[in-house]
Amino acid sequence: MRQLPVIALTGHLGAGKTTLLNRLLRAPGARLGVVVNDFGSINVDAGLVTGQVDDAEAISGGCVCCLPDAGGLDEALEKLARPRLRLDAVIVEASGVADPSSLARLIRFSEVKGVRSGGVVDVVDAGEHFATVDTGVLPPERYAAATLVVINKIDRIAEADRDAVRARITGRIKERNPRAHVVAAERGRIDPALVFDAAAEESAQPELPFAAADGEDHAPHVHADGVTVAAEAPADPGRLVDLLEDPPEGVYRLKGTVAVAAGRGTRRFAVSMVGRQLHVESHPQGGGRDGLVAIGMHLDTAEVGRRLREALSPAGQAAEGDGLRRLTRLRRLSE
Ligand SMILES: Nc1nc2c(ncn2[C@@H]2O[C@H](COP(=O)(O)OP(=O)(O)OP(=O)(O)O)[C@@H](O)[C@H]2O)c(=O)[nH]1
Repeated sequence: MRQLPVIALTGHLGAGKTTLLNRLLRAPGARLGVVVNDFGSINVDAGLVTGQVDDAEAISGGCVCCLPDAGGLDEALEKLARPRLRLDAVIVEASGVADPSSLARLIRFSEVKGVRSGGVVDVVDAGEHFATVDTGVLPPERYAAATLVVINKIDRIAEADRDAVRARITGRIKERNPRAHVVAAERGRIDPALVFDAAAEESAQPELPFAAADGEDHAPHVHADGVTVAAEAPADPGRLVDLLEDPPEGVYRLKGTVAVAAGRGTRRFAVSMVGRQLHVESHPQGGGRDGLVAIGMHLDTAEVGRRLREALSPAGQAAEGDGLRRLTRLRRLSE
């Protein structure tokens, strides 16, 4: 069964979490579940919220919402993980005062079957960053949990200073968390491909008139780069692990299914990496082509392609035993 990614959306009061959430909900064809602490206090665009999870039968696309009581996150995830909802992802919007690490832990160690952590997206206000982090209002430790940090409200910085401010904030984040992926944005305009896969086919029309009625500007975001490499034959598990343990520079997400040589036969695995969170599971044989997709901003696509091809190169005569042991160890760590 496909594991449903659960993404934590965190950020200080007013940084732009809800603005970003509304952007993601508008991604064509996306079927998102949203969990909010306190429905009354957030301002998800009314037109985007199609219903509470209990009347989800009526939902043909878009978003279903859920409100956990205090501490009821697992209960909410239990509801949203129901296969009949066919969700692409669940986003948990934390209140502005929530500690990102605690929320990340709640998701990571959730007992709910069929869900996995899909990363922590932390929204930072470009204009307020130094006034909050440097004055102790926000502890810089908060960055430790983030997989993707969005430096939002970049429009509030004079154009001439933007690059410098962005570099300073990025430096501060990386001091705490060298592997965090950092993007700058205005009004939460990031490429949804960084956050989740929408199941919609290219030609599918959104089933809800999301973009049509809201009257907002729809200036395009900067697109993320994606590099796809198909597997031609069972791969060497050791080379796959080498890639997973040391992904190419700038790659934020990496996913796919790969058959690897195992003794005289093959075994198939699904891999999914977000930031430094890695998830490896056994995958049934047959159905669909194997390969890997890497996603990130401003990727060196030639180099990323080379690394993916190297990881997928057909297994030779070399002993695969050690590689397979390393891969199954990663799978066990994901359980
Ligand atoms: N100038 C500017 N304003 C923004 C941007 N993003 C959001 N805002 C505004 O900032 C305010 C706060 O945005 P929200 O999305 O509600 O922030 P939040 O983090 O959800 O806020 P809380 O739920 O109160 O923690 C709103 O008035 C937004 O319109 C941006 O990129 N630039």
